[in-house]
Amino acid sequence: MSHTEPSVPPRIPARIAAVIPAAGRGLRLGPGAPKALRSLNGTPMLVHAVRAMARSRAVSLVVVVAPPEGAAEVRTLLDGHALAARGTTEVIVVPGGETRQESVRLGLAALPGDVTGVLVHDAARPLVPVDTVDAVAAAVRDGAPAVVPALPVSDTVKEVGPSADGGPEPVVATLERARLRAVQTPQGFDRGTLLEAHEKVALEGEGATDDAGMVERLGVEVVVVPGHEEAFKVTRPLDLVLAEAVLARRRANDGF
Ligand SMILES: Nc1ccn([C@@H]2O[C@H](COP(=O)(O)OP(=O)(O)OP(=O)(O)O)[C@@H](O)[C@H]2O)c(=O)n1
Ligand SMILES: C[C@](O)(CO)[C@H](O)COP(=O)(O)O
Repeated sequence: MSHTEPSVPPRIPARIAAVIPAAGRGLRLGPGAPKALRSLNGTPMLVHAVRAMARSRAVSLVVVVAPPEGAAEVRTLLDGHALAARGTTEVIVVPGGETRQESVRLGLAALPGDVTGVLVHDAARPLVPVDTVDAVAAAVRDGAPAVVPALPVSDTVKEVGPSADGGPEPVVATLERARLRAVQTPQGFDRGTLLEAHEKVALEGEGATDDAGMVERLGVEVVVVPGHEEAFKVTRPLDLVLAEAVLARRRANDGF
């Protein structure tokens, strides 16, 4: 009788793509071009963000979600810059939507069938270090359905209620700071989990402020890896000053 080995299913390597929502207007930054297209030390913020993803060996595809009327302009802009030192990262550009949630959904729709893991990364966090990207990707590869990089908060955070008659808002509660985390991007997901969240979770108004929050609503566990202070979000004018200072420090220390 011939002996046959027990069949072991072939291990399918995870293919991880990054989706970069970059379709916001940047209203809190003040008047000017859409935020992702504004310069940091002469290079558009979006280019910094794409490079930050492409620097990770785990990421082989980047989907950029451009302002709805600006996809062709963004394609031209990206074609004019060196994006990946290794030259192996494919970059796709698609038009975005009215809210961040809608833009991410449109980015997910552009993913090819063989992608198994997704990192969602704000164009507005252009300086995230590669170690943070790698840590999130590694947790996804190790089987976590949802991963967020996060930092402890330094301020005391209070919940407030509505003001009576337009007066000052009353404090309702002081949250226990030791248990709070400020969450950054890239947030990493098993593709099926993130798609399910975007199919099932509908939020009114501005939509979900992050993708992990939508996955939480499915009842799926989200785990935390250490974030990084340089992964801060460029939101207000002072953040531009800080971002340029970080770039100047990197150039002095590392030459890039
Ligand atoms: N309709 C939208 C709104 C936001 N974003 C993206 O989501 C990320 C985080 O959003 P935020 O920092 O709030 O950017 P803006 O919406 O541009 O800023 P603001 O709220 O100040 O207008 C950004 O990379 C932004 O481009 C998006 O792709 N589509
Ligand atoms: C996704 C995010 O960066 C996590 O902190 C954040 O929630 C985005 O918020 P925004 O108001 O769209 O900038």
